[in-house]
Amino acid sequence: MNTVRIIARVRPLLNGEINKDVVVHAEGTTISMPNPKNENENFTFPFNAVHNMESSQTHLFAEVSSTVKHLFGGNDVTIFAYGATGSGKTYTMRGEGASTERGIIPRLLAAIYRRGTELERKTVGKTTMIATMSYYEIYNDKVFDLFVSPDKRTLSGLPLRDNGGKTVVVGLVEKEIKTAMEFEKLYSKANTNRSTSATKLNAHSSRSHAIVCVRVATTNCETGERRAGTISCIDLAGSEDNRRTANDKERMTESASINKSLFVLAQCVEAMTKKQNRIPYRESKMTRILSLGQNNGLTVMILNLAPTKAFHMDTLSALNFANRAKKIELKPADTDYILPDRPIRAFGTTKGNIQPLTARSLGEKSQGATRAPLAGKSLHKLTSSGMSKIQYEQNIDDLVAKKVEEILTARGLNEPVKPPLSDMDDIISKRLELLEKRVDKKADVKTEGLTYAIMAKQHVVCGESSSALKMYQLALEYFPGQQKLMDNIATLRREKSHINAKSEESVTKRRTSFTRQEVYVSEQAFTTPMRTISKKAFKVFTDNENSDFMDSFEEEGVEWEDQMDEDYVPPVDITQTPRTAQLLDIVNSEDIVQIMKLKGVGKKRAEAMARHVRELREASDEDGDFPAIKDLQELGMIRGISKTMVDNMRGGLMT
Ligand SMILES: Nc1ncnc2c1ncn2[C@@H]1O[C@H](COP(=O)(O)OP(=O)(O)OP(=O)(O)O)[C@@H](O)[C@H]1O
Repeated sequence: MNTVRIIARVRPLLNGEINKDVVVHAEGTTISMPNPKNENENFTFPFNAVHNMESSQTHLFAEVSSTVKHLFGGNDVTIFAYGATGSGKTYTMRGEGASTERGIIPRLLAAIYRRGTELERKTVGKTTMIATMSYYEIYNDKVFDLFVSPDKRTLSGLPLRDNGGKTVVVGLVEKEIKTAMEFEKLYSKANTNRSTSATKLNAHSSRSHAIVCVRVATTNCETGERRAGTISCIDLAGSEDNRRTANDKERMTESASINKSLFVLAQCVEAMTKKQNRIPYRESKMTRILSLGQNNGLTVMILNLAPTKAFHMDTLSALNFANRAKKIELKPADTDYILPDRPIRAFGTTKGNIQPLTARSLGEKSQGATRAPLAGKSLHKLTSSGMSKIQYEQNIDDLVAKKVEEILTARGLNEPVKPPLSDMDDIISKRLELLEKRVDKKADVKTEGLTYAIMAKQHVVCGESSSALKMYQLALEYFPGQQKLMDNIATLRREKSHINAKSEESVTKRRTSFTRQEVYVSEQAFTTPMRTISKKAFKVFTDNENSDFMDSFEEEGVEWEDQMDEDYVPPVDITQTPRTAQLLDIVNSEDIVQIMKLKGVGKKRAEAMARHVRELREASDEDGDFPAIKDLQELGMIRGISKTMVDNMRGGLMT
């Protein structure tokens, strides 16, 4: 039976941390730590391997290097780093500057190229290898391509799709990489696009889950044998207690999203270990992508641990999570792959007073520890700027508790544990599950098709006609023979040949001639789950002449959320460049700090603009985040903002 292989790693002390505060100890293949509430009681957690503070990047890599063989056998590998913020996940996966400090990901890539070259040499050039790479992050539950710089991203992120049981991200850039050196360059450039910020616990905290996927395909031109496997390396964002991180509003939202996805992950692990029929994968993008226990292949989890008292509760929570995760049974993987049973070298330290936990007490502690951040008790008395400590704590507790409640309510997980099912109940429940899946699948298919159509329109709005064409073609697969889709494809094809004759730039200009509202609505339509798209939004976005386009979707069985507002008139067209759109987005954000970053804008002017936007929103009955200021002219009409200032603000932005 395959299980998730878990390797625990304790990071060394950092500047400002002292030996006396160390509470996490590594010995042989176990981690031990005192109970935070009763220091005389010690918890121990056995794992497949344990690396103590002295363990180098080279030694850690030796634990996972053999996965490359598995990959070349045409199998999938998932390696993910889990742990509290500041526990060393990014250091472990990516590493730092010097070559001795390179992490698992660059080392794996070097090993892949070595093996590829070796294979070529051994087969006298008859076997060739092609490696392609994609790299993306999940930030606030949205997927962004890290090969695309933040200013060129689609705000709504990329959609996910189920493909033969695997979750794939639609529209990701995939780059072929010919050498390990080429990989390093691409990888470090893409890393600059990752969302990181300083929090109190980590100066360079990763605020997103980052996923590197490398697909390795080998072909033997003599025998015709082909093999392809994908290795996914995931640096999860760290779980954190906002009361300790003293996060600001933006960090708190990120954090709630990180905590939510990690909470869902914990729920998935719990459901899997209890062998429940329903695993809540779909509750977050990260869990859908990670699909723990669903992939055929190997899964290795690196459990990163910070050694000191300051992380005590987070560490216990991570240990309990890992302790559950190791019980997950995976689908069978390639049998010729054997992982080392022991760590490559013992890095343990000795610490007395170790009492093994009973299964029962561990279960109880696990639950308590996993939910500790939600319990609402402050462990560390920190205040945040602008809010009283109590308010601050209450806010984040409410936010997280609300999210958790939503998940629990949605999935009915907060119901009391049911008694074991009888055989008959079991059959009925399986049939219900099957039925539900079928219904879901049907809805999903339409949803997916419609997503492509909407993405296509969005690409049109952004002037990306080739991508638009591709998306319309994908949509057509879901709605074969759909006249409107076919017309759009024909138009774009004609345009494409036109582009070849004229310059790309002129076409881009022409295609960006859409209203801000259209751009906004297309974003909204795209981010909203398809079954709840408002008819009005869709109508605006597809423009008035296209109502037949909408009707045709209705014929396909798509249901609209609300009644269409026939009187709705979209605002007049304006030509908007990306720079103008960026400026308006900043002003419409009402975020004074961001507005003050605009050229020539001081605090007073920033406040005036934010106030104006707020007042406009209050006066209208539109959604809260509807773009209040729709063009430069409107911006120039705000009191105290001259036309020259508008030009300056706009001119100071990077395109
Ligand atoms: N094994 C190690 N050896 C030396 N330094 C380490 C090690 N692990 C972590 N560090 C250092 O600890 C700090 C925090 O590590 P890192 O940024 O990797 O944490 P993280 O878990 O990725 O945090 P977050 O979730 O906030 O992104 C960094 O300064 C890093 O250099």
